Amino acid sequence: MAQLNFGGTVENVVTREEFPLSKAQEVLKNETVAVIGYGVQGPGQALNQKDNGINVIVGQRKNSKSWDKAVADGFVPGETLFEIEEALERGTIICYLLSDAAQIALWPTVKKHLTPGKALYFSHGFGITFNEQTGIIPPADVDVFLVAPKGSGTSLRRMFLQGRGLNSSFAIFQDATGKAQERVIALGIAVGSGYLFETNFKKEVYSDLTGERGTLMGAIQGIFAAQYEVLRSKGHSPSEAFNETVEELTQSLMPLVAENGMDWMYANCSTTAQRGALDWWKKFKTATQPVFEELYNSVATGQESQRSIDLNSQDDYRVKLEAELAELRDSEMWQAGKTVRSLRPENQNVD
Ligand SMILES: NC(=O)C1=CN([C@@H]2O[C@H](COP(=O)(O)OP(=O)(O)OC[C@H]3O[C@@H](n4cnc5c(N)ncnc54)[C@H](O)[C@@H]3O)[C@@H](O)[C@H]2O)C=CC1
Ligand SMILES: CC(=O)[C@](C)(O)C(=O)O
Ligand SMILES: [Mg+2]
Ligand SMILES: [Mg+2]
Repeated sequence: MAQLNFGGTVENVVTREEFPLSKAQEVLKNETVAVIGYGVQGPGQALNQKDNGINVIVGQRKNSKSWDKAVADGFVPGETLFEIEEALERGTIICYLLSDAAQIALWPTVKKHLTPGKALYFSHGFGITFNEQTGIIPPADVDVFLVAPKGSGTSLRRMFLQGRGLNSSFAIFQDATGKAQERVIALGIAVGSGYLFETNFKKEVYSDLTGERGTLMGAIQGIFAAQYEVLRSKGHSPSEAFNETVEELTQSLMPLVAENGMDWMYANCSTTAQRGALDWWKKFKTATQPVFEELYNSVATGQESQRSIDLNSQDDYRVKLEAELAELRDSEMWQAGKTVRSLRPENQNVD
């Protein structure tokens, strides 16, 4: 493993140079990788592995949209696509990619098929870390590890097709065969990771739940909504408020941050903007830090996982979820965004 310096701290990292695809194929050549669940991560990971020459099968409930999607994606019923139990039976490595709440209900079935020497693979530390809530306690004679792509399964697939790679973390919870390390890294490369950084199950789930509730998804929407509402209340038009809150960020400024960091983005803006941003960022930090403390605490005490299990296990959770998503979609800000997106030249049919 390469040792790399991340801002002063040296960490273990696996690169594709050090662990090329050919090595992953060699490690996995006698394995059948069974991807259980074909929602968001399932397709990304299964298709990337398929294209990477890994012996991968999919386990999914028949008569479901996801089953039809797997067929449309090229998985063949009876050959590479099976009912969940049959895939569990056939797989030597079980990639458990049902939603975290659904993993609880299916666990007794999965456990039955975890015969000695098999491996149980997750893309989240959730089920194992919060095992008092999930009941997921694997037998001692199987390997248990995770590869957690740091982004949507949709991006994992798209970036793979573009010849890029989403980075993932990896962790080993249990090494029963002595081969857990090479198995998990081979899988990480096979699913299309750009590189892999080391963590453990608990750290993966604590940071992931914090990140998605925080800056990646929850906090960002909150900050957008707050600024948009202030601009609107002061008489700015929806298009102006949306452009100054969201569009400029996603289209112009964040790509610069992604490319070369925050200071470089600042350096490419006016001195007026730089002065203001440098004056104000610490105030925003001070204002939000207590909320992030509260959030991390809610994750660490198991409140967030319990809430997610409780709400996502209800029969009508999809209906309720759709109503909450529609509330966002139908808000003035995101409706204004719809029009703004339609006006991007690349979205217009003009010569
Ligand atoms: N969505 C993403 O891009 C990411 C997900 N993860 C992790 O990957 C894992 C899978 O997540 P997603 O792909 O988002 O899952 P998902 O919510 O898309 O669901 C996956 C599959 O579970 C099936 N399913 C749901 N309930 C079921 C049940 N009771 N019995 C049988 N099948 C059932 C659905 O048909 C679907 O095909 C989770 O551990 C998640 O935390 C990690 C990184 C990103
Ligand atoms: C995409 C991702 O990594 C998330 C936000 O953590 C998730 O979908 O759970
Ligand atoms: Mg994540
Ligand atoms: Mg997550």
